[in-house]
Amino acid sequence: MTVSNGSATNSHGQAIIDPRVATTPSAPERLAHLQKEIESHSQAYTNGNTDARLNLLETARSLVQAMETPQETMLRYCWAQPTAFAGIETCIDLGIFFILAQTDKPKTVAELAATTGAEPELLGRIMKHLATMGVFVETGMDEYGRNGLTTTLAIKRYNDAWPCINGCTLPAISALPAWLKKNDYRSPTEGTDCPFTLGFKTNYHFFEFLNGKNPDYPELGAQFNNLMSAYHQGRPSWMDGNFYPVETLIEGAKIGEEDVFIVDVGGNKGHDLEEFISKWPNTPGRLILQDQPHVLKDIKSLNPAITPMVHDFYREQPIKGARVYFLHSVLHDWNDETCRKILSQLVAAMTPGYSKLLINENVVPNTGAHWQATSLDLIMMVDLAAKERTEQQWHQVIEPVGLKITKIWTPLDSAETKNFKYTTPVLAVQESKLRGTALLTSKVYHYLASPQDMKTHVLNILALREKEGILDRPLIIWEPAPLSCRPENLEACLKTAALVDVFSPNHLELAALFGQSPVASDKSEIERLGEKLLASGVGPEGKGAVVIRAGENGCFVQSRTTSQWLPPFYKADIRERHAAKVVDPTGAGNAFLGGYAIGYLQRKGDILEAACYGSVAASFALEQVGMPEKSNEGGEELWNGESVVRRLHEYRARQELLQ
Ligand SMILES: C[S@@+](CC[C@H](N)C(=O)[O-])C[C@H]1O[C@@H](n2cnc3c(N)ncnc32)[C@H](O)[C@@H]1O
Repeated sequence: MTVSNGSATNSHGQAIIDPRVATTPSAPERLAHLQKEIESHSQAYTNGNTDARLNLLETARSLVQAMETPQETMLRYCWAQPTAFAGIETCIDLGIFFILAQTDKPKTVAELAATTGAEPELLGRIMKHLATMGVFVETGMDEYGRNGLTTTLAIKRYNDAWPCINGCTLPAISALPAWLKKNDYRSPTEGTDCPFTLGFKTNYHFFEFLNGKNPDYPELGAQFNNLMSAYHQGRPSWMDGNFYPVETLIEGAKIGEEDVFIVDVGGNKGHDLEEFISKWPNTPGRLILQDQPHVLKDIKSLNPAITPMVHDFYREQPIKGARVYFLHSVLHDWNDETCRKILSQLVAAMTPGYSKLLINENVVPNTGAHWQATSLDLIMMVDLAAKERTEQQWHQVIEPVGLKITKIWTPLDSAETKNFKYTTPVLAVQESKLRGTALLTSKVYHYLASPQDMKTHVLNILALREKEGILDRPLIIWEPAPLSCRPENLEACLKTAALVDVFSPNHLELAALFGQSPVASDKSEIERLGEKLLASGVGPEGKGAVVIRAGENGCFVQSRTTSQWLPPFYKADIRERHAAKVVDPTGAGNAFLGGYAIGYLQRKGDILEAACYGSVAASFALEQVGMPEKSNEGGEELWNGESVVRRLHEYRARQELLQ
């Protein structure tokens, strides 16, 4: 008999299932590999690598899946999770989270029961289960304290998710198998005939149900709006200027008082426009918020720069020729045909060559999708007969109305769209590993580290080299670990900066270090903060440089003797023409600093020349996902088939001061 994952073939060649499979771990052979990955992601996280947290979580989940037996998995899905959902909602109703969030002191079930009026035994049973699921901390017999989740569940915006999902989604999810069986396993396409209508025994569309057509549950709409807002918390925002070039919209905009800059179509209560105006306060033109009357009526306060306007997006768009029409999480609510109706109204209002349509939605990758995107896709299916879309599906829905997708911008650290993964375990940075290798004689070292770790690295590498008789000082480039860029680390950063030759935060890290909001694409503010760093002394005898990498704005290079902005190779105007060339910013910062190091050595310590090399190296890194392709033609070094030296000449020729 041969056995693989519990599927066996007997001596007659017939397939049989070995029942022992259900009570043995699912994939124990993966244990050693996953353990190593967890260790390296943990180390990277401790060193301040922000990507590492998500990688660590995913690997830890893979470890559970590998080591759990299928029987345990069955119990987790069928018993533990549904009951925890109901238990959490009950504790929300009773106000248990709110009580525990007030104090560090744990409370007994008897105390909580006395305050809430619940039967002590009943409450004790529910809390005992929730503690096993990480919702409370069990501090003794029938005694519980809080953790971060407990406290978060005291916040209305978050705890509204439970009654809301129970009130408009769970019965629809439960009805999915029956609906599909009845409909020959075809995707639902109409919001008025889908698992939602079956599960809730209603003829109303989800949105009608949500907004008043279900008189038994008047708070549902408000809870849904809170859930939407909680969903957006902590997610990367296109307005932060580090993944979408907002300034290119502003630069080309008409600035007359009546001109409209942005129309947020289906913008709900205006949270996106509020965020926009707070991050880009100098935006010219008007900001228009469009939604249904019952939604706008609920708005308690709105920035005066925003004009609310009742508008049904199936009808003619009244605002013509705005710079931007914005749709956020609107199209995923509708089937393709309805999306095209909504889009057609916008196309008719847009001024060709001037108006832009910004669509803020998930793009589900073809492989390696995240569970947040796949589960939302199924929620869209059951509640609205709609979907989360892949890139190909976005093309199919958008292009028939005469629009063209010019580019898809992807934040680097969003769970749904995240497709960056370490393909090998992350190595710990230990100078001792360089002992006896040629790398100990290197002319440059580039580190990503917190100020505390960086200090140790500098002392270690210099001591080790000295011990081996290597006495000349290497160029030491320090990129501060993003998580360590906090005001409480400013002093440590300044001290460590004195030990390195180049201190290179990006503009967001710079702002975070000084406790400012990360909106700064303001060049003068970057210069001011850079000046502060330099003034405190960078490098031995203060002779070092500060190089601030500022994404679309290029970089700001500063030392005691010089200071200058250098644009990126793909500047906004060039990028328009070369839109297809800028594909993925992953690794551009590293490529920049690698290029900087080579330029510094080849150009005898000229930091402006070094930054030119850096800008050109980064431009190649931007052109694809992954590394540029290196080749050789007649002795000339080519990257992505293009001469590196020629591009460097082209770039330098553009900088008048360096010609
Ligand atoms: C999923 S919410 C997205 C809201 C907001 N854009 C966001 O991202 O948070 C969809 C929005 O579309 C609005 N909506 C639905 N039907 C509409 C219609 N016919 N005309 C205008 N807005 C509509 C809803 O009221 C709701 O605010």
